[in-house]
Amino acid sequence: MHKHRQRHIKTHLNIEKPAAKGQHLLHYEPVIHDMIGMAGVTNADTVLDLGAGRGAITFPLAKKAGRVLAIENDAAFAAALRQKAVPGSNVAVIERDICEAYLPKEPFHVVANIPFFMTTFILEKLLDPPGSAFQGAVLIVQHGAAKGFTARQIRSPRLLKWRMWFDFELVKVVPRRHFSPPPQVDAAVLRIRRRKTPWLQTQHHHAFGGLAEYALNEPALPVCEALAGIFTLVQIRHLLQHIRVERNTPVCMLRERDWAAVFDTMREKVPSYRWPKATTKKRSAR
Ligand SMILES: C[S@@+](CC[C@H](N)C(=O)[O-])C[C@H]1O[C@@H](n2cnc3c(N)ncnc32)[C@H](O)[C@@H]1O
Repeated sequence: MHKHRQRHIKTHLNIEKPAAKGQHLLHYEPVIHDMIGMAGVTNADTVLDLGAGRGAITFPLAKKAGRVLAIENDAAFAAALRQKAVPGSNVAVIERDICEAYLPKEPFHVVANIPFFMTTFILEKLLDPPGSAFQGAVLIVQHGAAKGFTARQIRSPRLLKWRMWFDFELVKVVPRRHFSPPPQVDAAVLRIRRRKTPWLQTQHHHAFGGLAEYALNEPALPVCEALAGIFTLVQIRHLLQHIRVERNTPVCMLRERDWAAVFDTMREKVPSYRWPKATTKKRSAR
């Protein structure tokens, strides 16, 4: 191939190659305004923009919120943010890795187009433990991830824990063409709201984590088998009658309210030394 043509293709590929550090900048303003509207923030609220980029969300958000903390670890983007955030404005630019950023102690919200590869890490940071000051989020995540978080079947112990305290809603798909450069898959707006009435009290989150890990070890297992190591056969029969679930139903089909009943039954009928212990460690972002 001609050298010039080779060089041209290389340059072109560089422009189009998948963005480093998940840098898919959102350039479709209606989505940004929808997200801010959905978050329902007021001038009394502190809001985090995690992975603020050049501020596509940060600055429209600052018009509604009391204070915006824009967290970004790319030095060039952080410099651009600082330039736009005039002194005295309600935007604080924090040039730091999200992994190392401290979350506010006072109630806060999140509105962000997060780096996709950090989605689980970020959710864990925000939602676990459930008693933190986090109030709710409107996030752009991969469409596939949003479908998983909102699925009828709950196959992951981590997701089950989150859903006992927070509601997840896939609000709408965001086509990849709305980003620059476009990601390889479509994205979606995911809304997370703290439940007014959680299915469990916050103090039980660790003990519930043990139950979730144990019972969802094989998500397709019939519920009577998945719970067999914790309860007696008679206890399981009563429990399933109470929650009106057939014994052969896959355990991943239990709903949040069923899990609350399973946990309450465990607390009432099973001595605590026999409760399954949680093993999950906090995951690292990479
Ligand atoms: C999907 S882009 C969103 C940018 C901007 N919010 C927008 O919508 O245009 C994700 C941003 O997260 C930043 N980022 C990636 N990893 C990060 C990390 N570990 N800590 C802080 N920011 C990070 C990237 O530099 C990028 O600006």
